[in-house]
Amino acid sequence: MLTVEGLNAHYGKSHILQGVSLTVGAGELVTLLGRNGAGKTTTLRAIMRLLPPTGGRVAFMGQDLAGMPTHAIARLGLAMVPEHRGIFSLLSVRENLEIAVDAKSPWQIEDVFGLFPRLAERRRNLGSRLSGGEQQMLAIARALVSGPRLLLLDEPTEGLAPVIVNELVETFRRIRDQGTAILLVEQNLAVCMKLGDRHTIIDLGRTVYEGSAADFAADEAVKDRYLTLRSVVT
Ligand SMILES: Nc1ncnc2c1ncn2[C@@H]1O[C@H](COP(=O)(O)OP(=O)(O)OP(=O)(O)O)[C@@H](O)[C@H]1O
Repeated sequence: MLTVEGLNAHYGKSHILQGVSLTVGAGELVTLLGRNGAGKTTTLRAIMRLLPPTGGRVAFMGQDLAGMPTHAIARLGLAMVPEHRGIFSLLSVRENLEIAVDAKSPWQIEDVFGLFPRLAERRRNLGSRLSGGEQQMLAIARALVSGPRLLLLDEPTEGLAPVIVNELVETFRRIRDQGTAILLVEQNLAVCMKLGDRHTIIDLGRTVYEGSAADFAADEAVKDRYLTLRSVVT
């Protein structure tokens, strides 16, 4: 459903993405891995055209996204949950969902309350009164009620307690199993390995690995090469 080929993107004169390629099939959960600064967030921003690409091709549901504004891409069924969650702090949990819900979405407000019981309990709380984990859940819930076919998640477990991370892992599995595909940017390798149907690694703005869950699990060399900390020589 999503095909990215040879994606290039710049911040000013800095050539950040220099050939990112990846695919996500219907109902798949694909991870996007790489060291800090490899270009993972930039890849998501370029797919959504929040940062218009300077080369390559992005197609979604067979449609080339070149030249399309971000809101039109969202209407095709792509929803991004950014790292800095962007929920409305002066609205309640329920109000945050009400302004995002699409009547045609398979995920309505009561459905996401079923998915995230913590949010159901706090439905009248203001966004500003939620913990980090609850804010992340609300951001994901808000994306779901907009009715996406594919969710782009940017480091959703970063900084969260292990018990919350485990809850999110279960939730991502349920979202995928109910038919919404996920492209997951994630630094937590254990989370990736529990969830990914396939894995993609980028390094210095280029795709350097794509493989199935089984191939990736067996390949220690690729994990050492691209995912461990690079030593800095001074
Ligand atoms: N707004 C910006 N202006 C200029 N350079 C930027 C901007 N945002 C990111 N960069 C640079 O682009 C490169 C890729 O950043 P990006 O955030 O995509 O990496 P990442 O793989 O998501 O890493 P992290 O895990 O640290 O978020 C980095 O060198 C970063 O410094």
